Amino acid sequence: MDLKVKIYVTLGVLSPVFLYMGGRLSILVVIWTSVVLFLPELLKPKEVEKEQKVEPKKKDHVCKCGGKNGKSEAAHSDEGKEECCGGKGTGVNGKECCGKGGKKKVEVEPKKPKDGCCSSGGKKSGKKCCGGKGHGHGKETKDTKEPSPATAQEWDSLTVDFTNAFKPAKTSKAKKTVKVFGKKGMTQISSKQEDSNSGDLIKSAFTVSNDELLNSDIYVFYSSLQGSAEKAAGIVQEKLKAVEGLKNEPKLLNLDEIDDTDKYFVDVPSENALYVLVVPSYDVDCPLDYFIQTLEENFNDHRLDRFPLRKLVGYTVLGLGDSESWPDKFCYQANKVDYWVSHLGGRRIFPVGKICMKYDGFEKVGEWAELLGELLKDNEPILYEYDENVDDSEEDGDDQDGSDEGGEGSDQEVDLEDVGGKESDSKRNENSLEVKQMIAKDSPTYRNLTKQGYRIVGSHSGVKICRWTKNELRGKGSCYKKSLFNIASSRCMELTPSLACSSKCVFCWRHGTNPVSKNWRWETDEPEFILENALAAHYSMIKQMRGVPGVIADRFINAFKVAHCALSLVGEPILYPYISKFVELLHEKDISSFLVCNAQHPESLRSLGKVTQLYVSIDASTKDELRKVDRPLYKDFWERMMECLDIIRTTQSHQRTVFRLTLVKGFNMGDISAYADLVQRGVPCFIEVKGATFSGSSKDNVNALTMQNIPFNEECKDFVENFVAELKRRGLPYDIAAEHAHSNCVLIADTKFKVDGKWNTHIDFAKFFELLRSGESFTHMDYMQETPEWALYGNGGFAPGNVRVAHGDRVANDGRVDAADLPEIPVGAV
Ligand SMILES: Cc1cc2nc3c(=O)[nH]c(=O)nc-3n(C[C@H](O)[C@H](O)[C@H](O)COP(=O)(O)O)c2cc1C
Ligand code: SF4
Repeated sequence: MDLKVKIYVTLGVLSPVFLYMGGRLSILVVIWTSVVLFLPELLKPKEVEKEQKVEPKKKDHVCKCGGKNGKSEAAHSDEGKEECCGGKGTGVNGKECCGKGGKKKVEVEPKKPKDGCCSSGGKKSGKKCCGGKGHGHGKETKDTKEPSPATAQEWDSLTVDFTNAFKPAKTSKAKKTVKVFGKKGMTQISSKQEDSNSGDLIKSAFTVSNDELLNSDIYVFYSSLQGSAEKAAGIVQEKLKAVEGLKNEPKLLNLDEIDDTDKYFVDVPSENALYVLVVPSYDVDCPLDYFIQTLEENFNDHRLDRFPLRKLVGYTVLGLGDSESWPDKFCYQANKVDYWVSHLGGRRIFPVGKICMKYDGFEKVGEWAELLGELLKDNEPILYEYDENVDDSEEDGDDQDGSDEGGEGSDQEVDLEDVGGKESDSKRNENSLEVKQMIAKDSPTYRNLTKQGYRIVGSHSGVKICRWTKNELRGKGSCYKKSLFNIASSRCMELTPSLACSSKCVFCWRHGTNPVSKNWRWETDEPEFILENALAAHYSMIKQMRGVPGVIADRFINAFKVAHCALSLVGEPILYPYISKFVELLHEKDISSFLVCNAQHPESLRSLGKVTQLYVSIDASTKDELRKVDRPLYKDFWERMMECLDIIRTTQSHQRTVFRLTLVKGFNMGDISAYADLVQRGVPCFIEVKGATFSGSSKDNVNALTMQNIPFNEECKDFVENFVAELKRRGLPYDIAAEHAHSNCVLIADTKFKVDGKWNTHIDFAKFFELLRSGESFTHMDYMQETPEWALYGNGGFAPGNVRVAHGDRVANDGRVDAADLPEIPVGAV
């Protein structure tokens, strides 16, 4: 009975007695009654509370988890079923979850940990996880002890932070600082930051140090119907075993026979696991379908960590197929595996290999595995993502016309006298004949250039991967020199041996970061040193591409054999005193040379040795226009240019010469007749006419162009047609030959390159080297090759073997080319 009721009843019964007895006796009676009746009640309340709390236990368990939360079906009473989500909740919020996703909290929930279940529906939560099936793993499953309060708390925290629960225990290794490559370059991120930003990091990439890759536990998985994938996986295993320094022997595993794929693709077998997946493709039902489906399901399973495979050191996929019989579906399942593994957080450390097994398949497998082995030893960072629109939207990769600028009025302008220090210092140095470095390692110029993605070689040379090189590696298009001259963009190295220039062209996008100078006056690196280090730098940048989605393995492998060198990039290559020797060294390595000069250094031009193709930038047709466009340092710039044209017509007439015209509206498109005068003077083999590319504006480049200066495609074509008409009118033998419409670029050629009615603007590179080695003199007429149909004027010039990618709203709808759009050739490209 309730205490209050007892008091009222007692007082009611005793009140007549008090009235009758009165005085002290009644007080004694009250005390005695209180002791006997109420004291036990006053001592009871805790028990009452406890009894009340336990009340819901009568319902036993309110979850309808189908026995999957660790209880048998029989243990669930019907009562409380309405409290259950039917196993469809997320399980992420432990307090709300009933074990298979119940949405409502009930008091009995904390009891689950005693079954060792994570209750979150996850398949793993450390050792105590039941795999979402209601029972713990291994020994833990048999643990029937009541949970201690601490255990319940631990369970709670696991379910609240689902992702963290799956993270491997921190080791000292995890504390290492990692280099992170995002769209905006590289930053150092500590493991602490990595933890807090793990979501961001998944889409980034990080350096896997030499040690880490060689210390990895390599698992070579394969799936095979007819045995070739099995054999190929064995080859891969053997090749990797032979890799010097590899700590653990690679293991071979048949995907079709693995009982529990979750062991490898939800969980990972070890902290340093690295996966190589060798997979064939079948357009008919095959065991691989199930594996791919499992990956996809894991990705879509909200109960699982979204990125379980980020725990891998890395992965790569080797596809086997038959490109002849299944051209459209060649290795399509390898692509799918790659897609899902990367979506599950895997970091691709090597491009997807795709090998047609019809001819010499196993040999190619061996080559692929050897290269993979080489790269395991490599300490180069791995780019996980590459966005061509962001990466170098200002630069557009290609070689510049040798012109450079300091951005007049720019803070960062580095002029002749500024190089290596303040003007006064420099003058002092001049007097004391001290020779300085053009770009010292600790200079702001060095920092600026490296920030822009240049690799500085020695103290005055630089390399940078052109965006066309990257895009051809990914099958997304080749540069216009592929269409016009047969260059392979993915095998092209863009280099300058002189980062300094003697002009400050308005359309150069160096934004004031480079030195300008009339003459060479710096410490000079040997040509051998430059070439060796430039190639090393180029290859290291290529290697970074191995993790980028879509990189084509064949092209990637071939990119390590540079075939062309575009000598320009930025600066004036011909300023370098040993330019001829440098070109010779290139040729010795079967690397063709495309040299651009700015027509300001006649002496160097005259003494220049053989190059594969020699460009002269013609940035304007009149003296006044040239002054405005190039802002040359030399006062006699016009005379210098005229002298250069004479040299092109005479001393250097054996070379394949090209005039490069970059059309800038409002600057240099007016006087077609004056251009014809220049052609008449120089008589080049080719005239390359290209609309300027919009490179964005910059506070540092006071004369940066606007879209108003960028000619429409039709305007360029009109210009070219009028220009050719004028040349013909003068009896000069030129006509329009080829084009790369995408780059707004048209090639006019001397008609001597039209043989039997067919244009021969392409270069036969093998022939060029053969002639060079013969020691005989030869001319541009001796190594030409027929222009393919697709590259001829009117056919667009988009190289086959690439897939054109549209970038929606970034494409100018008026036909003009914006550098922020698809990969584009910059102004003054070779
Ligand atoms: C019925 C059948 C269908 C195939 N479908 C494809 C396909 O769609 N794409 C592809 O690239 N190769 C295809 N192939 C070629 C196989 O992928 C290739 O022969 C591979 O090496 C087989 O590997 P395995 O011997 O390990 O099973 C197919 C082969 C067969 C017999
Ligand atoms: S030729 Fe120029 S644009 Fe083409 S790939 Fe080489 S550097 Fe890039």
